[in-house]
Amino acid sequence: MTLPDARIPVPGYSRREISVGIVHFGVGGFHRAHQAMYIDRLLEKGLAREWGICGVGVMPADRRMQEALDAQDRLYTLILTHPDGTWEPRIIGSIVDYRYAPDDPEAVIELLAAPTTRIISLTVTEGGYNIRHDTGDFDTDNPDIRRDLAATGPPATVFGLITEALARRRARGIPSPTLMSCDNIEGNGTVARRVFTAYARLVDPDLAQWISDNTRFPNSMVDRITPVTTDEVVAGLSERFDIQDRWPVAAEPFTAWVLEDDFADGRPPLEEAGVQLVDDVGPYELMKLRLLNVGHQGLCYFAYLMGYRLVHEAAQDPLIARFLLEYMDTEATPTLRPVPGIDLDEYKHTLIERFANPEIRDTVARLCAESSDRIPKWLLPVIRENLATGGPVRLSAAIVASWARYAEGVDEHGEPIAVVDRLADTLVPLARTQLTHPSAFIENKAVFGDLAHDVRFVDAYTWALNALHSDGARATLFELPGEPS
Ligand SMILES: NC(=O)c1ccc[n+]([C@@H]2O[C@H](COP(=O)([O-])OP(=O)(O)OC[C@H]3O[C@@H](n4cnc5c(N)ncnc54)[C@H](O)[C@@H]3O)[C@@H](O)[C@H]2O)c1
Ligand SMILES: O=P(O)(O)OC[C@@H](O)[C@@H](O)[C@H](O)[C@H](O)CO
Repeated sequence: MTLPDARIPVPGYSRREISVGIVHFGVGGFHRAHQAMYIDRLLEKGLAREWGICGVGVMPADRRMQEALDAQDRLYTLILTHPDGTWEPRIIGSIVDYRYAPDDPEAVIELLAAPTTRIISLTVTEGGYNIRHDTGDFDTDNPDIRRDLAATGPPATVFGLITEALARRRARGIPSPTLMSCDNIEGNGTVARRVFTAYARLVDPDLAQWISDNTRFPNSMVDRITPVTTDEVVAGLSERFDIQDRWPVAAEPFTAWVLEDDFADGRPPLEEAGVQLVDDVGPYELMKLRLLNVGHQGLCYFAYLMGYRLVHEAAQDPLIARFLLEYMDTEATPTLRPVPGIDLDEYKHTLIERFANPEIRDTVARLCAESSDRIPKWLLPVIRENLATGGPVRLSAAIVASWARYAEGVDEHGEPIAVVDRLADTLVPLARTQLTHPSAFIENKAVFGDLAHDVRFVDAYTWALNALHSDGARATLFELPGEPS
C-alpha cells in the first residue's frame, strides 16, 4: 500500500502499542466497514488499546484476504461513498494481525485460548451457523462438521477451532471470552449460543455445560450497506487519492450497531464510538431484518428479472419503491415491536433513499446470492406470523414467488441466470418444474417446512408465480399492491 497524501486520515495512534483482544472470524467487506471501523474510532481517541483485532480466515477464499492484508501491514482503506459523488477515505488500523487458519490451526487455537483474547467475534454469513432450515437444529450432516467431530486431523471449522480453544481455557482455568455474532440473523447471539453449545455437546457434554454457564453471546443489530469491492473502487481510489490498496472497502456513510450489553470478560468502551448498548436488542433486530434485509430480497429478484443489475437503479424505479414501501407498511410493520427512539415511517423512507444511493453501486447479484440462507431466516418468520394472526401475506408471497421464478435460472429474455446458492442443485431443477407444478418450489420442506400446506399462502404465491410467468415482473409489480384483483 502506498502512503496516502496528507488529505487522507490515517491512524494517529501507534499500532505497535495495540494488543489483540478480539479475534474475528470472517474478515470480509462488512467487518472491515463496521466493527473494525468502530474499534479504529476508539483507538483514535486513545481508548481500547488492548482491544486490537486479529482476523482469522477458515475458507479457501480467505487466502486472498491474508495476502492482501499481509502485504500492507493489515492496513486498508475504508471509503464512505456519499450520494453527491464525494468519496471519504480513511486508513483503518485496528486489524493488527491476520491468520489463515489452515496454515497453522494450532496457533489459532492457542490465540483463541489466550487470556488476552476476551472477545471472539463472527461475520461468517447466515450459512456459517450451520442450521437446518426445516428443524432449526444444528446440522450434523455437514461433511466439514463431521470431519471436525471425527477429530482425525486439526479442526478446520469455526466450531472445531473455537470449541477446542474453549476446552483448553476451561482446563487451564482461564475465563471464557464473549462470542459476539455480528451476522444478520434474528437473535444472532441466541442462535450462536445454540449452535456452539450443540457442537460442544457432541464433543463433551461437560464442556457444553461450562460454555452454557460461562460464555456470553450478546445479540446485536448491525447495519451498513457494504457491497463487494470492485476493480472500479480500487482504480477510483488510485485515481482520486493516489492510494494503491490491494483490497479497500467502500460502504455507505450510514452505520448503526445496537448491541446487548452482555459480556463475559469485559468489552471495549464501544459507546464512545457511537455503538448503542441496550438491554434488549430484539425490536431493533426485527426492524432491520424485516424492513432492510427483506426489502433487499423484495427488490432483488424482481429487479433482476426486469433487467436491473445495480441496486440503486432498481430502487429508483417507482414501481419497485412502491412495492417495497407497501410490503414494509402492510406486512412487515405489524410484526414489529415498538422500537425505542426510532420513527418507523422515517426509517422506511430512509431505506429507499439508502438503496437508491448511486455511489454505492451495490449489485443485484450480491442480494440474490445464497437466498436459501436468507429467505428462511428473514422473510418466512414474517409470513408465518401473519398467517398465524390473520395478517396479509400477499406481498411476502410475491417475494417468494419472485425468488422461485428467478431460481429457474433463465431470465425473461431467455438468457441464463447464474444462480449462486449452496442449494442451487436442488432448487433450480425444482423451479424448472413449476410451469406444470406451481407449488413444486415451496414443497421443498428443507427450506419452507410446511408452508405449502397453508391455503392462504399458496393462493397468494400461485397468483404471483402465474403472473410472473404470463405477464412478467414489471406487470406483476404493477398489479400487486392493494387488494387482489
Ligand atoms: N455486506 C453488508 O452490507 C452487511 C451488512 C450487515 C451485516 N452483514 C453480515 O456480514 C456477513 C458477511 O458479509 P460480508 O459483506 O462481509 O461478506 P464477505 O463475503 O465479504 O465476507 C464473508 C466472510 O465470511 C467467511 N465465511 C463464509 N462462510 C463461512 C463459514 N461457513 N465459516 C467461516 N467463515 C465463513 C468468508 O470466508 C468471508 O471471510 C453477512 O452475511 C451478514 O450476515 C453484512
Ligand atoms: O449480507 P447478507 O447476506 O446478510 O445480506 C445481504 C444484504 O441484505 C445485507 O448485506 C445488507 O446490505 C446489510 O444488512 C445492510 O446493513
